[in-house]
Amino acid sequence: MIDVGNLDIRFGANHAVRGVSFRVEPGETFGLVGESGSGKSTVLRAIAGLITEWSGRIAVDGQALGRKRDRAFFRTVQMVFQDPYGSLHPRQTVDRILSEPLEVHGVRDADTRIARALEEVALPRTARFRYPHQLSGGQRQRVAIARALVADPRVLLLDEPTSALDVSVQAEVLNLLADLRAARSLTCILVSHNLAVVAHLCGQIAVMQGGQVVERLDEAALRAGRAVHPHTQDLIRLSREVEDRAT
Ligand SMILES: Nc1ncnc2c1ncn2[C@@H]1O[C@H](COP(=O)(O)OP(=O)(O)OP(=O)(O)O)[C@@H](O)[C@H]1O
Repeated sequence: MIDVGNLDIRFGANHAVRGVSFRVEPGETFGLVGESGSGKSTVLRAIAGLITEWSGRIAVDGQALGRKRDRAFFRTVQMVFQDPYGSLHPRQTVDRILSEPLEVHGVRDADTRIARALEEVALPRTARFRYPHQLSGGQRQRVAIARALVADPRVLLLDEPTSALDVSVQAEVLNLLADLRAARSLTCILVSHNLAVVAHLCGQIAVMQGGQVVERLDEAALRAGRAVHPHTQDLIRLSREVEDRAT
């Protein structure tokens, strides 16, 4: 469903992504992990069409993509960002926020679709006429997820979707994403520095460092700590320390 080949991205002298390649099969969730600055978000943003200066291959559903994306692309591929507060318009009600993608893509039955999307992300009906600041952080991220899903995409790109949330609601939102992905047969890429989050959602994982993929492993290997590369071992040790501190 997603095919990235030899992706290369530079920001001036900063060679942020160096020859990254991976494939994601339909219905799978692929994880990109790595330390801060390793290039994971940049890969995701290039796939989403938010970065236009890149070289290599990006194909979705067998179609090679250019630098500019057309409207049909955004019907197929949607993104959820880390900070729901920053990604939702503060002066728009949830109803307006969810109406917009439907208008852009000329989708009918907006009323029914918005009600269904809110139900899918388990928001109360009353949330529809609220503004983002009237909702909790977890509820705002549910609105961002509903907005991404309202026009029925097939691919969901998730950039640290739970990192900005209170620890107490992170698991809820992760479980919601796991349920939605199964119910809608979505193909996903998840970027996170949190290995526990990645192991929870992803079958295949690529570990990035310095703009390159340094190791690939599956979820079972990650859980068992069967990593070869020192950077992956560091990430595993760090995430265990964080977990130990939390318990
Ligand atoms: N728009 C941009 N302009 C210039 N440099 C950028 C831009 N976006 C990212 N970079 C640089 O590219 C490199 C990779 O950044 P990126 O955000 O992809 O890393 P990351 O692994 O996602 O880290 P984090 O988890 O902190 O977001 C960094 O050196 C960063 O400073």
